[in-house]
Order: sequence, then C-alpha cells, then structure tokens
Amino acid sequence: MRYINTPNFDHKQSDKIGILLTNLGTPDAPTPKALKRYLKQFLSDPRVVEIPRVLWWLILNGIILRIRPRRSAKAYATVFTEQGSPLLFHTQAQTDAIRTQLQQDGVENLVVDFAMRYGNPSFDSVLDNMFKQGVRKLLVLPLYPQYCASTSGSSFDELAKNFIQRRWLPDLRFISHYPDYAPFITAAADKIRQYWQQHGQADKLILSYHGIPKRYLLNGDPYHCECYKTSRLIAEQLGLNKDQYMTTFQSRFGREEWLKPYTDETLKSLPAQGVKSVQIFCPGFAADCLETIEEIGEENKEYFLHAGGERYDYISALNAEPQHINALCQLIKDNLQHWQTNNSTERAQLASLLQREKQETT
Ligand SMILES: C=CC1=C(C)c2cc3[nH]c(cc4nc(cc5[nH]c(cc1n2)c(C)c5CCC(=O)O)C(CCC(=O)O)=C4C)c(C)c3C=C
Ligand SMILES: [Fe+2]
Ligand SMILES: [Fe+2]
Repeated sequence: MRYINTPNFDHKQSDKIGILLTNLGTPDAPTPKALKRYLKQFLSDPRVVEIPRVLWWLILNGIILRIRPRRSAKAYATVFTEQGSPLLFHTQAQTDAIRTQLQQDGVENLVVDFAMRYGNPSFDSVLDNMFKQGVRKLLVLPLYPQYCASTSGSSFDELAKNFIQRRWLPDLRFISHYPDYAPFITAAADKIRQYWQQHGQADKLILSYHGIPKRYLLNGDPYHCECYKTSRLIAEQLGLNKDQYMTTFQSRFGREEWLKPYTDETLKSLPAQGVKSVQIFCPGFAADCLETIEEIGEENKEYFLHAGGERYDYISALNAEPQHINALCQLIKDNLQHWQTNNSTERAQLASLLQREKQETT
C-alpha cells in the first residue's frame, strides 16, 4: 500500500482541530546508550549540521558518537529528576495547561498534544493518534520563539515527512516564529520584573540564546536578528538602556565560529569590566532543559564567580507559568480564528442534517 489510508470515512463525523505543540526532544534516560540513540538522530539531521553528508557521517560515527554520549550522560544525570527530563515534563505540563485553558475559553472540538522532533513522543506517533481522533485541521506550534532552520525548519521537515505518506491531508497552519508577539514579550518582561521585586536588580541583565554557526546567519537564517529583536522588546518593556542589558549566545558545538558574543566568554570577562552581579534569562527556551539548568545555572555561574563576579542569578524559563500559558493560548486563538468560525458553521450544518434525517425516518 502506497499511502496511509484513513479508515471508516464517516460523512457525519464533525472535523476536529488539532493543536500540536513541538519541541526539540531529549534522551529517554541519562545513560550513554540512550544518549547515543538521541544524539545520532539529532546530529544526523542536515538542518542541524550543514556539512557534506559523507564527511559528516565519518566525523559523527567515527569520533562524536564514541565520545559525547558518555560526557553528555553525566551532564544529563544532574538535571533528570523523578519526573524524568525537564524538557519533557515541562512540555507535558504546558500541553495540559493549554488544553485546559482553551477548553475553559470555550474553544470546542479540540485535540491538544505535543511531539518531540528527536526522541519521544515522535511526530509520527502523535500525528497518527490525532488523525485517528478525526483531526482535519492542524495547527502546529513549535515552541521556539525565534525562527531558525535548525529548529523550526527541521520541525516542518518532520511534519512534511509524515504528510507525504498520507492519503488525506488536513488543513495546515504552521506558526514558524513569534519573536515579537506582545503577550510573549510581556510574559518574559514580567517574569524578570517579578524576580527583581523579590531579589533586587543586578548590575546587568544577560539575555542568552542558544547559538548556531555564524555561517547559517551569513547564508540568510533570520535567527540572529530575531533574537536581537526579542531582546530589544523585553529591554524596552523593562525600561533598560543599552548598558544595562546584553544579548549573548550559548551552547557552542564544534570548532567552527558560532554567533557572538559567546555567553561563557562574556561572563568570564565582565567582572574585569566592573560588572560584579548579573542576572541571566534565556528568552529562546520555552522550557527549562539541560542547556539552561546545567549550562547556564551551573557551568557559567562557575566561570563568572571564578573570574571575580560576586553574584550570579539564573532566572528560570517561562515553563508552564500562567502568563506564558496565557500568551501561548492567545497566539493559538489568534491563529484559529477562521477555523473556529468555519468549524461552528460546519457543526450547525451537521446538526441540521442529522435533525432532517431523524424527521424523515419518523
Ligand atoms: C550543531 C549542533 C547544534 C545546533 C545547530 C543546535 C541548535 C539549537 N539547539 C536548540 C535547543 C536545544 N539544544 C539542546 C541540546 C543540544 N544541542 C546540541 C547541538 C546543537 N544545537 C546538542 C549536541 C545538544 C545535546 C546536549 C549535549 O550533548 O550537549 C537542548 C536541550 C535538550 C534537553 O534534552 O534538555 C535544547 C532545548 C536551539 C533553540 C537551537 C537553535 C536555535
Ligand atoms: Fe542545541
Ligand atoms: Fe550545552
């Protein structure tokens, strides 16, 4: 059979709207074996590592997958909890909260779920389940505020890979980015302001984003510009001038030049410039994960204090906090407007069809 068919086509079934939240994904366990499986899938994605395939296959299988799984497993062991990987449980909590809020807001006929680009739950398993429940309109929201081909672009690839196997495709809306979406910016600024109210304000606010190779920017990826835009808008809401905040890029991988300034080098150099206290927030991470908890919360703290810094605070990600959930629900509802009107018209037509059939048989 060439295509996945849709069994039991039913004229009287009303269409459902699917909301699919996606994130990067995480290993199933903090073990070298699970890390090898996860890193192999992640780093084999040509959207992530843009190097000629044969050369990269040799480097990945010959060097990286022999060394990195063990090293990364140790780092992951420090962030895994009884609930599992933070990225997974925060994404699950976000999904549950969004489902509840959309239902409370009266959005009907919804199926809300999440999938991970690498690891589990996979796009294929979640999409299969959604289509089996009658989803005919699909809204996909990758939880990356700033567009990057390596993340948002790759999520689209995975979606398309599933779609090319299917006979009946749904209506599709893909939110490729939301770097300047006002409710998101306000949620981030309020989170920082609340932190200041409880703990006071540091000399500098560092807004740190996951890095990418500089080459991707030079080849036209808008990610760098979108990160600066998010930072500028957050700083404006907080009333910060240019000396009071900074945008930096973290999580460098490999030897190539990545987006600068690097978060770690910045933190090592700030104390000598008279900046003795910093607060760090990561506006590109919708959920806390290895890269925020361990790299920003622990590793970079060491660098800063070791270089003469006196106070270092990591302000956690927005996770499933109410203001973040409100912002994401607002974004979803803005994008659902046409479908919702359509959907209620369809349901009204269906109800009158069923009513007519009932009258004819009695
Ligand atoms: C070439 C390598 C990488 C690119 C490009 C890259 C881009 C990128 N990544 C995120 C978000 C996350 N990355 C995470 C982990 C992670 N990232 C890379 C490499 C690249 N990322 C690796 C090898 C790893 C695994 C950890 C390790 O071994 O160091 C995570 C955390 C996942 C978790 O399980 O907690 C996130 C989130 C973005 C947003 C991005 C480009 C914009
Ligand atoms: Fe990454
Ligand atoms: Fe890292």
